[in-house]
Amino acid sequence: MKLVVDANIPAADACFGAFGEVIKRPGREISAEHLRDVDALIIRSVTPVNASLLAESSVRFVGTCTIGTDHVDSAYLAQQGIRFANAPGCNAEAVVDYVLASLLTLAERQGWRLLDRCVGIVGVGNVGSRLQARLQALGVKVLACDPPRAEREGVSEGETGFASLETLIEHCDVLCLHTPLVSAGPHATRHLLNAERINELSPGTVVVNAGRGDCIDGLALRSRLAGQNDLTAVLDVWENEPAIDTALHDLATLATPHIAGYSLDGKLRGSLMIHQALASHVGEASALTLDGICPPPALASFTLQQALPCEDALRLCARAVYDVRRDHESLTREAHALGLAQGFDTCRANYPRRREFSTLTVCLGDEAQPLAPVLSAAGFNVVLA
Ligand SMILES: NC(=O)C1=CN([C@@H]2O[C@H](COP(=O)(O)OP(=O)(O)OC[C@H]3O[C@@H](n4cnc5c(N)ncnc54)[C@H](O)[C@@H]3O)[C@@H](O)[C@H]2O)C=CC1
Ligand SMILES: O=C(O)C(=O)[C@H](O)COP(=O)(O)O
Repeated sequence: MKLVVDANIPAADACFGAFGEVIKRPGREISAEHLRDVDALIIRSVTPVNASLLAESSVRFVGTCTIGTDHVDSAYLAQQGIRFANAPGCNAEAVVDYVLASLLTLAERQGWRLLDRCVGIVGVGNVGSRLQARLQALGVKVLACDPPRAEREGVSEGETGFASLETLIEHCDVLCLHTPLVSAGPHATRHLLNAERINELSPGTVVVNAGRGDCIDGLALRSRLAGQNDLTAVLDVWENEPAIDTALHDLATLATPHIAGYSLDGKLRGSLMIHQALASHVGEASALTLDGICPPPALASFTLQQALPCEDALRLCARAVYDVRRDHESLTREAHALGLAQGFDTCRANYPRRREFSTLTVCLGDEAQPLAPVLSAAGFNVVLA
């Protein structure tokens, strides 16, 4: 078997080498001519897969080591009998870490407490529901909006905690978007946050987008930020990546290059899930496990002796594992050096090894022991020293 694999996929040899010859190519450069005599295509989110890529190819399996599937014409694949797999939930914990790290950083800069905010979550699937669980465990008030889920589960607004987007806009201090990009249909998400809704946001609202860039009308957000300068934007995803809007980039308080899900754990889970799907496609058993491909974390544990205020302790532990300011600064730096589009992809290609909150064990000395519930709610392992 011959496989073309995105060069940005970690553990590609361990996960795909046993199936045959692995040819690595930058994801944005994979083209029809690379696929003529290829059996399997293993990608991430930057390779559009459609008839024009595959019509002349012999590809029978397409796997994307990502949650999102908007880059793949799955109807075309089904019609051609080409097996398709994605990796649901693989990096959901990493995205939640990103959101918590971002909110804790804003809280410190702007002088508020995360624990006092009301957070709206739009899209309560693998990412949104994990975010909801961690925030609620911390005692943060959460409003959740997911009309497709409400419909599937046969519930109406208010009945089980789902609310409308308008309700979230009216009541929330923070609005987090975790929707897939859906272009058509009753629950389309393209420009879900459109000019009208952006204008309805109360001054001071924090908008976080770690779903897909096109779920927000970037021009409308840019004009509210440039005109009134009364919102805070945390943007990980953008319209037209990597050639994103420079003005919007400059106006975002935290601007990162689509790396919310870029924990090593999340990426390796994605590779492993597609390895398993390919093994099942070719009828082979697989013995590969995450432990088999994932190294131990560089910082596995530390001891906290002091009875710090809750949010200071949360920030300290979060930054010991992942400091979102580093990603914001490296995009700014690379953009200066190389231009925004090239800087965007350079940051992604050279992304430093990042682990998830759950890989850190925090040992609490006597005085720090009251922090156990809050640290464990945020996703750290906690032991009493
Ligand atoms: N920035 C990043 O690095 C990452 C971004 N993502 C993006 O986040 C998206 C969500 O990921 P998951 O939660 O794992 O997907 P999921 O499929 O588990 O959940 C998506 C949820 O959004 C809901 N939804 C769909 N249309 C909606 C609408 N119009 N309004 C409100 N809710 C709506 C769905 O019903 C579903 O519950 C992915 O599709 C992907 O595009 C995912 C991982 C990493
Ligand atoms: O899983 C998803 O969906 C994502 O958005 C990925 O984290 C994106 O990863 P890349 O395709 O940008 O490497």
